[in-house]
Amino acid sequence: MVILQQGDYVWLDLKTGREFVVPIGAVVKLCDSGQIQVLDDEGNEHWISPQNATNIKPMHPTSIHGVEDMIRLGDLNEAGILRNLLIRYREHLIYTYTGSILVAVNPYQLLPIYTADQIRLYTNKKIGEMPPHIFAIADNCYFNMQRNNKDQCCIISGESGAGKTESTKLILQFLAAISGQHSWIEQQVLEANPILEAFGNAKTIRNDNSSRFGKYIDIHFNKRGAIEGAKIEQYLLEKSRVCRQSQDERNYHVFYCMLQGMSPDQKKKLGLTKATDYTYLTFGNCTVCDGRNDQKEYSNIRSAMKVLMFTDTEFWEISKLLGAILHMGNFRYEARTYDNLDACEVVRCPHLNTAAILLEVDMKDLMNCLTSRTLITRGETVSTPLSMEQALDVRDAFVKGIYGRLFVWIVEKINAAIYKPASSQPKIVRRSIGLLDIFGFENFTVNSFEQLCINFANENLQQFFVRHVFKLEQEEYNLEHINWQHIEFTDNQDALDMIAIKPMNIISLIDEESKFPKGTDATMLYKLNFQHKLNTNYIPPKNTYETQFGIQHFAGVVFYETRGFLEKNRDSLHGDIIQLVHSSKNKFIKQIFQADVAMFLCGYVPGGTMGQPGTPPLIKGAETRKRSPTLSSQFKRSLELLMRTLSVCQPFFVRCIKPNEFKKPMLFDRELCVRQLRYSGMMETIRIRRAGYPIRYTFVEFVDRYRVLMPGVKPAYKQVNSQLSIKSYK
Ligand SMILES: Nc1ncnc2c1ncn2[C@@H]1O[C@H](COP(=O)(O)OP(=O)(O)OP(=O)(O)O)[C@@H](O)[C@H]1O
Repeated sequence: MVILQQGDYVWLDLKTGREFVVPIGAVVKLCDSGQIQVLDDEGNEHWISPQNATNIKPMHPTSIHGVEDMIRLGDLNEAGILRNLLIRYREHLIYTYTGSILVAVNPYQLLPIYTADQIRLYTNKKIGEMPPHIFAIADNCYFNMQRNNKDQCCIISGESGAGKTESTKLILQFLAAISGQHSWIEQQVLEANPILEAFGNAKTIRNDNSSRFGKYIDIHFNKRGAIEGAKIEQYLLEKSRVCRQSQDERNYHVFYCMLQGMSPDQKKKLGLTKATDYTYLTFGNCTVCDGRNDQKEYSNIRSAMKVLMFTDTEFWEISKLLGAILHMGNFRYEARTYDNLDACEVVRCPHLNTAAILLEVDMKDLMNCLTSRTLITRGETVSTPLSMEQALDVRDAFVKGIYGRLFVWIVEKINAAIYKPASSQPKIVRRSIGLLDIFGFENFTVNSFEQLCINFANENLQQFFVRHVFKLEQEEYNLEHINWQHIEFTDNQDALDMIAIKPMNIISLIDEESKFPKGTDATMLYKLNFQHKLNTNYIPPKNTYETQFGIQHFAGVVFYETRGFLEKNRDSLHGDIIQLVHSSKNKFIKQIFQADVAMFLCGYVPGGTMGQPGTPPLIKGAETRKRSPTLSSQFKRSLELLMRTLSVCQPFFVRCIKPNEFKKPMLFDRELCVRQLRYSGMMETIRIRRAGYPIRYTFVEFVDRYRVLMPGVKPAYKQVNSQLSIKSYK
């Protein structure tokens, strides 16, 4: 039995059935009457009698006021970690360490902690010398890079809205400030962000400025430590958003900015009016975003593009394509029947005319390729009509194709301005710091192919984290014969093997089925089940009617709905569309579709493989022809490259935590936070960091720092070899 005394802080669980239940980690305090005071999430007091509580345990002193580094926590359990983050959060202390890993809880308010003074305070300090801060991580990246002459990377992870992009920007801001040249190239690197955000970010229900793509920014420094360039890698833009948005969400910012910011004359040239007039901009019933000024943002985008050397002509060409997309979204279709076949027509209207003008294609050709498909069977060319549903799909695929390629082109254009390939001269050294801001683990009510790719990326990052924090650490202790108790940790290697590494892995099966002309989502699921049903990380459908399978990820089980998988993976446009682009007089659209047109001309399989289930292969000998790479194979390849890059860097980890779903300051939802801590492996990290040695000095650093404590060790200026001197002292 615990004897409680006045003023003690204790842990307790409330018995259920009371009017409120205190979740794990509540703050409790014993008071005069014998009642226990409980503070809820909003800081309101409640009083309960000890009979209504269970598991009453005294709190460790470190849990009462909190610690800057969770390794020092006495109550090393979820409740302890959670309380530590909570009490710090209430004091606006959003950053906490776990060794050198930074946990950042989104404050959802501007805190005065990012000033020039703060930058100065954090410059050239060891981790732990100053309170935890994102600047401390940036500073350590920078000085490690210079001191150890080794590339660094910073992996910033977390759910949508947790604060990854803001953290990335803060690190960039710090690096730009301390590397100190304020050069043109540095400004260019900083100005890349507003452009990427305009084209790749959107308002979602989770985040008003959600990045709908992943990015890796590699910042290059010269020998003197000044920024001399950067390279941006982008991953998996969410293209479907261009055509559809959920309730209360928007399309990409750039569309709304353009309609607000363009002059009436420019808008007239593109035949554009206001956002509410466009189907593609109004699916979410929301064309404005609180706290954003689209008009002002437009001029920021304009000036950022100037800094990054986009010419006026290029800017106008981009605007024309964006305009064409909006017009295409407003096309109306009417159903028809030809020869007993479902068919449709695009209704003639100004949108059709303007879209054709902007795309610089013949209006009839545009109409035809959106309503019919050319098939080549046994050497003969036949045109078959598309049903209204199919025609809408073809139009949307074209629009997504344009936007996706436009985004890739924009990133390439930015890189052309900021990326200077490393010199081949051995004497010219270049070092880099890479910042990875990538989508966190996703588990929605319905998960599709995109979620599989995103979660696959997260499995890779988790394995990288596990390797770094657990495996390598334990190996190092073994190597140095340090006496220590092995710690069990959750290794996700098996899941990763099943998803993408071992033969017949899930990604390769999906890919194979996508290339197989008769492959359907159902045949794909059958093969997945056949291959993996006995794997403990695979959850097969319960019966033959079910169309989803599950994967036990490190962060929990996710069920994937397979309908539409293959089509999404093929990500191809049918030949008529490519032909239309080829016929266009618009050099810009031809440029962004260059690879597709080239492949088409040398005979790749057009969307034929996307035919309806059961339709025969559309091109004779299709299997011998070239194919455009599937989405998963491209993504897998870019992930492999990324992991290779990361593996040669010294890594830092920033774990961003979203404290509530309402984007509100000072609101800490314990359940939400504990879930994020759990799947980020934070508990195990703390255990291993604590059982291990969180602070490491090299021999020289150690002697430098502690020589005064050892009588007989010579002062530094007389010292030739510190290791020798310590040994001789021993
Ligand atoms: N350090 C911070 N200080 C103040 N506000 C912040 C901070 N970090 C995040 N925010 C707020 O939270 C919002 C969401 O953050 P951010 O866009 O960085 O999330 P994210 O993790 O990148 O999300 P997504 O994956 O959707 O892109 C920001 O727009 C900002 O309002």
